[in-house]
Amino acid sequence: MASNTQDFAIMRRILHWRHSCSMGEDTAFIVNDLQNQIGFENGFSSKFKGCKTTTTIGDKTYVIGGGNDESTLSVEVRIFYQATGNWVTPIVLGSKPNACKGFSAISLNDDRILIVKKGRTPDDCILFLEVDTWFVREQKKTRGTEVVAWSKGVMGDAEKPVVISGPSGVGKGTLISMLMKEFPYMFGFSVSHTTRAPRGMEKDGVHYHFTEQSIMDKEIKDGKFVEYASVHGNLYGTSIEAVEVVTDAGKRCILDIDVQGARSVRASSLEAILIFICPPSMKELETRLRSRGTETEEQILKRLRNAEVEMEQGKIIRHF
Ligand SMILES: Nc1ncnc2c1ncn2[C@@H]1O[C@H](COP(=O)(O)OP(=O)(O)OP(=O)(O)O)[C@@H](O)[C@H]1O
Ligand SMILES: Nc1nc2c(ncn2[C@@H]2O[C@H](COP(=O)(O)O)[C@@H](O)[C@H]2O)c(=O)[nH]1
Repeated sequence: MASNTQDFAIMRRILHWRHSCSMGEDTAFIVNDLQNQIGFENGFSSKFKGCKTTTTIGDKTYVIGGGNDESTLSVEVRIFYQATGNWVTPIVLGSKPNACKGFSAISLNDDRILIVKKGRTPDDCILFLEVDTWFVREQKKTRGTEVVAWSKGVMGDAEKPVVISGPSGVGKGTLISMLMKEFPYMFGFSVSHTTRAPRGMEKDGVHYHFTEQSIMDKEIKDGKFVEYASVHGNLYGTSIEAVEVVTDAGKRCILDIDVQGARSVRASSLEAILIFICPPSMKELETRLRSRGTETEEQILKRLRNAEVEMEQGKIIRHF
């Protein structure tokens, strides 16, 4: 956690962090180690046959590849239930991987399968097939069927996204504006979707994508969001596209999201750095919220009540 007076200095320090979070480094290590020391095709727990891999997690075997062209990675995924002997073709979400000549697969944490393409370069993204992450479990519940999702991790020189979280009015938006102003070529803001009404100066597509509940519900169901949460009575969410727009521009993505959203990001394959901003005191938080003058009295009181809970959640060190 960071106090508000330290935040900007901390964010400046982030600029000098490279490969500092454990997950990306571990994954890069695994890939390098297996490729360099054990050998590409036979070092993994999966069985490799032509361009088809089989990876068993619990009582399910995930068969990846094996499309029409046996020499390239095809995006086909099938699941074999060992208990019943049945085959299922799951709904496959996320950006499909490009074809490549050869690949291997290994189970990570029993919730995703790491795909290692033959001939990858150090700056290539890591490719995962998520099979039991929070996102996939939510999708399975919503759709009532098997779901898997392709997602990208980072390794090499890729930059991890930064999540800025904290109670409403603490100054997250102010800090992010300062950061973007000082380092415009380095950071890009992930423009969230929300069902709340725009404030006076807010522009659609810049501050938020302002949308309607029914449209957003459908897009969530279609798997278009990395995370979403009901916050202070409105729905907010980060679309996969919002993050990709920033990373495709070669910038480090900054997300301004609430604590529930931060928790979802922590559980996802988005290998983000999570920062929680604390107010100097609850009284100062109230002063800032009131001084902004954008909420009604009722909304201010609701945000302050929620702030008490968020401050407690922010203390959970494994999230931030
Ligand atoms: N360090 C600070 N000291 C005093 N006032 C501040 C500070 N940082 C921000 N403020 C003021 O506090 C108010 C709330 O800031 P801001 O809108 O950035 O908060 P926020 O955390 O993004 O809120 P929300 O989550 O509701 O979007 C603004 O009026 C801003 O000018
Ligand atoms: N889980 C998410 N929370 C989000 C997202 N975008 C913004 N937020 C959070 O909502 C509250 C309120 O924001 P406001 O603009 O209405 O004051 C604040 O805590 C934001 O961090 C999102 O995409 N997902």
